Amino acid sequence: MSGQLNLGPQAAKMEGAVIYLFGATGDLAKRKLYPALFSLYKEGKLAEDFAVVGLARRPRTDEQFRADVLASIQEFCRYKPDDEELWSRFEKHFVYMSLDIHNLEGFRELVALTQRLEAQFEIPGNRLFYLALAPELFGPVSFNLREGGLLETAGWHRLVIEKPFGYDRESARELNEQITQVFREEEIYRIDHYLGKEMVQNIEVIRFANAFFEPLWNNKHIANVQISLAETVGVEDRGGYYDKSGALRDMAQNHMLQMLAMIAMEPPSRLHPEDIRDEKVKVLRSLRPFRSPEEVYRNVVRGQYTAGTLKGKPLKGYREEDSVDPASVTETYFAARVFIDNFRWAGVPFYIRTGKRLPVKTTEVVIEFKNAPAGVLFRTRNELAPNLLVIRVNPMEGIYIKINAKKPGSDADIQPVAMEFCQSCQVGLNTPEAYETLLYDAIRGDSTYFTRWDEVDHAWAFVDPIAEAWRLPESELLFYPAGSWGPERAAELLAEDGYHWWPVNGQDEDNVIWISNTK
Ligand SMILES: NC(=O)C1=CN([C@@H]2O[C@H](COP(=O)(O)OP(=O)(O)OC[C@H]3O[C@@H](n4cnc5c(N)ncnc54)[C@H](OP(=O)(O)O)[C@@H]3O)[C@@H](O)[C@H]2O)C=CC1
Ligand SMILES: O=C1O[C@H](COP(=O)(O)O)[C@@H](O)[C@H](O)[C@H]1O
Repeated sequence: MSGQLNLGPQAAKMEGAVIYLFGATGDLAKRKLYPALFSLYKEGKLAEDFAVVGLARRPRTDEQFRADVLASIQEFCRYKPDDEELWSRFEKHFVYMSLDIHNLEGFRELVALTQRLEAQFEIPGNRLFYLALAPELFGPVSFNLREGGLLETAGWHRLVIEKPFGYDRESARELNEQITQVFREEEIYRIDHYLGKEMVQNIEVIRFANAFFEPLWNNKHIANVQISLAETVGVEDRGGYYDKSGALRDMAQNHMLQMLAMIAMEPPSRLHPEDIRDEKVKVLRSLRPFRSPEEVYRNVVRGQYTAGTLKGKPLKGYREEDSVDPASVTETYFAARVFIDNFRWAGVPFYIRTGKRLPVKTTEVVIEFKNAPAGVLFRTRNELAPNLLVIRVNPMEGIYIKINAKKPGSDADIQPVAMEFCQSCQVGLNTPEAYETLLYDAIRGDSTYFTRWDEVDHAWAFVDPIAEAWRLPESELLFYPAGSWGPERAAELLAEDGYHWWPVNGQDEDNVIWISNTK
């Protein structure tokens, strides 16, 4: 069943496996991975033939570990563990082993534990290694998995790794070189959790299952594309990591470019993982590179938040955040004008932006269509707004299209009308979490929504010149107050081309009539 679009219940059931969770005491495991496993179990997607081995250095008994897992599910899972019988069946699958990943002997002990679990839960030798660890540990873990004998098994083995995949192209290549000494590319599942989001996966369906979008999906009909990943949060307790990363590496190199690739790719000939990923990598390869620092300064905006207010609450500036250098020049805001040099997209600007401490939490894609010809028919008497297709990814999920229609009762006055399918209003905010979908896919061996090495490599090739230009003394860091929409320069980028950022988060101009399953 590998390679099918994840369309829900008809998807394949997974084979039993031992899931090794390296970083079992960490933040990601607690907030995302245990809740994802419980949701899969509750929905019957995980049967009884699985075991989870939590691995980290600090000591824990199995009982303590299960209590930690329960606490995490109570706090973060969309299902509550209130069915005692279900919970007691579920928790039996969890065991903990204290292991420093540099200790090879510990990996040999893990083989013995694995054999016991495989016999107990009738697991046919399949092994999934999930590395919720700092990236510098990916190589050493891979080597010790091999040296310790964990890969000598009759079933499959897969490696799931977290971002960031490297700091630049060179370090990403070194990292890849290390893990591919042990695992084949098809055994490596590189997580980009945006690809697990319901509406990001829906982009393919919207584009390729509707006859009226695809014929318009090109530079003849589309004026520009806008991708916004806005966050209200600051760096929270991740200042140490973020200050070395910044918005470019944390969000743009991965999530933003992946979304852009999904919007821009050619229709794959089949819905197989490699066909889809082949098309995405062609887009990444066609991104017009910034060839000089001046090109970067003309097309890219680099911002950092200062103290401000959000919903009346005072907020500190980035440089005052915990574990952040008080003189930091790390960007918390990134915007760019990007071109894809292929026949379909020649001349169409893609405007992408992301930032922390913006006024709303939202991820949206706006496709702005070219306007009706000027000077004829209705444009002689009316200001016609361009048609829009808006894909709302997160946290509200849905799509809407904006068209022009006659104002009822008038001669030919025209008003914009937005027609919305609000998916969240239909099914609530209870769609599967991205991690749930991706864990399920990894266990089933469906790599469609994981990033292949060549995608990562090309994304770094695009990002590296930006980071290099920003290291030069003439590079300007712009400041914006927390709670604002970022530096003014981001609006100018679009204004230079005669466009503006469309309002996101369902906020819109007053004159728009909404037809929606909410409003
Ligand atoms: N947290 C998040 O929201 C996100 C995280 N990520 C990525 O996921 C990965 C994990 O992040 P996160 O959970 O936040 O990190 P944490 O710092 O919270 O957790 C790190 C984990 O690694 C374990 N660990 C550290 N060193 C060793 C070692 N030598 N041997 C064995 N275990 C070790 C720690 O346990 P112990 O100290 O007990 O050994 C802990 O369980 C990172 O790559 C991060 O970039 C990606 C996206 C989002
Ligand atoms: O990968 C990351 O994503 C989150 C935003 O994810 P979302 O699903 O909440 O939109 C971001 O806050 C974090 O800095 C970054 O590492």
